[in-house]
Amino acid sequence: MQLMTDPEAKATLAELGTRVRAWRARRGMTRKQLAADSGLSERFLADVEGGKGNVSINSLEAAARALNITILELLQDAPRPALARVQSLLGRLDEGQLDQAYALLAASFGLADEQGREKRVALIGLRGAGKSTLGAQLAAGRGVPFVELDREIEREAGTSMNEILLLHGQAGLRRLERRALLRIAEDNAEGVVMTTGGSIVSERETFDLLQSRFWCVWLKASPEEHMSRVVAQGDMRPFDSTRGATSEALDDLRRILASREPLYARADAVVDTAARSVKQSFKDLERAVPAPR
Ligand SMILES: Nc1ncnc2c1ncn2[C@@H]1O[C@H](COP(=O)(O)OP(=O)(O)OP(=O)(O)O)[C@@H](O)[C@H]1O
Ligand SMILES: O=C(O)C1=C[C@@H](O)[C@@H](O)[C@H](O)C1
Ligand SMILES: [Mg+2]
Repeated sequence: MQLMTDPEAKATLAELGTRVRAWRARRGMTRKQLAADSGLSERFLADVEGGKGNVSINSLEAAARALNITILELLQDAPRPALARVQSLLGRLDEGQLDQAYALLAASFGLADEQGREKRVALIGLRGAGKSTLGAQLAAGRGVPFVELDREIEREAGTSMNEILLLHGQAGLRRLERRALLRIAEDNAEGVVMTTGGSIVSERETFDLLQSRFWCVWLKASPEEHMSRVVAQGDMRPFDSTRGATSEALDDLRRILASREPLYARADAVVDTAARSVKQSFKDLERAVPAPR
């Protein structure tokens, strides 16, 4: 087979490149980080993402492993057809029916919410959403502890987030993250407000665990606001830029936001902070969470 002249083969490589790029965006990893974690070169990854790399199974496996997914997840169109069928059915229900369906499914399959979940609030969203700012205020208002998950992970690991990524990669970070969030839920039966790292939603197992123990609120803003708030804090992670708010950095932010939006949208409530003051958003957040009892 003449791989690179066959239009179908080209389309396949382009599709594969798009998937690698989307997974990298979902994880919030730069190409440099993926290269370091997978042992592949940045240049090779750029070719793969551009649909130009005639990638071997072994390299694909290395990339998948560094993204903490299986090679099949990277390749399959609809990894869980049965799930897609249920989702399409649920998609035809209105909001009220969806609440009913949720309760029915949870009761039928013994998946009822962990007791006390509504006392534990987790704030999710991209950098600059206001998780720390509004989270601290909410915790003070409810008289419960305020916890930043990333800081707890660092404390438990005895080192910084950068070091954790360097030493253990994304997969290691996610393991530490699951352990820390279980511990925080256990330690705070009477209530807590917790912030999370922007990429927590990118691994299904972790996000499921988070949602089983915490009432999740997605704090969102416009891409431009996320960018200006992040720039004001002088730290561009995880956006691809060393030079501040370039148009490339904004494109990268948009891509990360777009790839995560359907995941963030699984939260129990959404608070849009776009064009709102901190004071207004705090009121919106208080209204969005279950009243403390
Ligand atoms: N309506 C708003 N709600 C929340 N924060 C706002 C709002 N408008 C402006 N801001 C500003 O945006 C910044 C949000 O930063 P903050 O550190 O709270 O975000 P974060 O979600 O914790 O980000 P990170 O993921 O980097 O920890 C603050 O400087 C805050 O004053
Ligand atoms: O959105 C992200 O991918 C990240 C956000 C930060 O909170 C950090 O957790 C890290 O830089 C990754
Ligand atoms: Mg924060």
